[in-house]
Amino acid sequence: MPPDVPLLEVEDLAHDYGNGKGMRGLSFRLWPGEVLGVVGESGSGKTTLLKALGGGLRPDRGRILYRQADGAVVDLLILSEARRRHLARTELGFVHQNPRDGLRLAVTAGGNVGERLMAAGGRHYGRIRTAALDWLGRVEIDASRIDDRPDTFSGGMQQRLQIARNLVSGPRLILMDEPTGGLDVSVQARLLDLLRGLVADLGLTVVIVTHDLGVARLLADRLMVMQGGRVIESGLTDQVLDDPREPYTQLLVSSVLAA
Ligand SMILES: Nc1ncnc2c1ncn2[C@@H]1O[C@H](COP(=O)(O)OP(=O)(O)OP(=O)(O)O)[C@@H](O)[C@H]1O
Repeated sequence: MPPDVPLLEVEDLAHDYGNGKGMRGLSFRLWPGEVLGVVGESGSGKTTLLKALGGGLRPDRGRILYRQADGAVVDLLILSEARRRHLARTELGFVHQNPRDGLRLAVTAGGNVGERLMAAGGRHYGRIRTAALDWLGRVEIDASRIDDRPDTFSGGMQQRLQIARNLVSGPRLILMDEPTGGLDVSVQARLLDLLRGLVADLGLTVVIVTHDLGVARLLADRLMVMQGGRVIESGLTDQVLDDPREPYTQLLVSSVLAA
């Protein structure tokens, strides 16, 4: 049974880039421990939604109600910039498709992970390094690489490091933008396996944008299907993928099956 209060409640979110494109009428709830997949073809508005949730875009209208760790519910869209940044540091995670957008390439792997803990208030060097080592292990990066810079890592390793950097501080909400995109198929499979384990072990609450229905099937409890900036279908993942109601979703599913 889900807890009675959602972690996130999005109401009638809309944004127009000035060319009639963007997103509109988006409303949904996200419960603690739930993974929500957002799927749809390129240009359907997935990234626009994720940017609005992550603070990278201020939408024209709507509300994003977020229940903070202290229980208070705040509208992220009217929060002061300072409070929003504090929340982003302490409670939110954002995994970018390109790990280079989420890592500091001039800082060591251990530094990338430790920095996030310091930003969340950690001060004890020994404990921070121990936590960084622990997290490198969890994302299958050898401890001997702790003092190496991520630009010496493969794409898959960089992505695993970005995940460690995000999860080390125990964020309450994690936003992921095509986390397995841009990687070789075998590397994708390993990363997906790792993500699935972390989601299950830690009970993470995630909004994941992907155009890969295989990723959605494996990770998401619920799916929202977007087309032309709107949600056209939503429901439990198996329900949506095995018995799609909308012709567009049927096409999306059958094009994957045919591929
Ligand atoms: N900065 C912008 N200025 C103008 N139009 C934009 C801008 N960013 C996105 N759009 C348009 O808004 C619509 C939604 O884009 P969005 O990037 O959210 O889609 P998406 O589903 O994430 O696509 P993709 O899978 O390719 O990332 C698209 O038609 C896109 O061309």
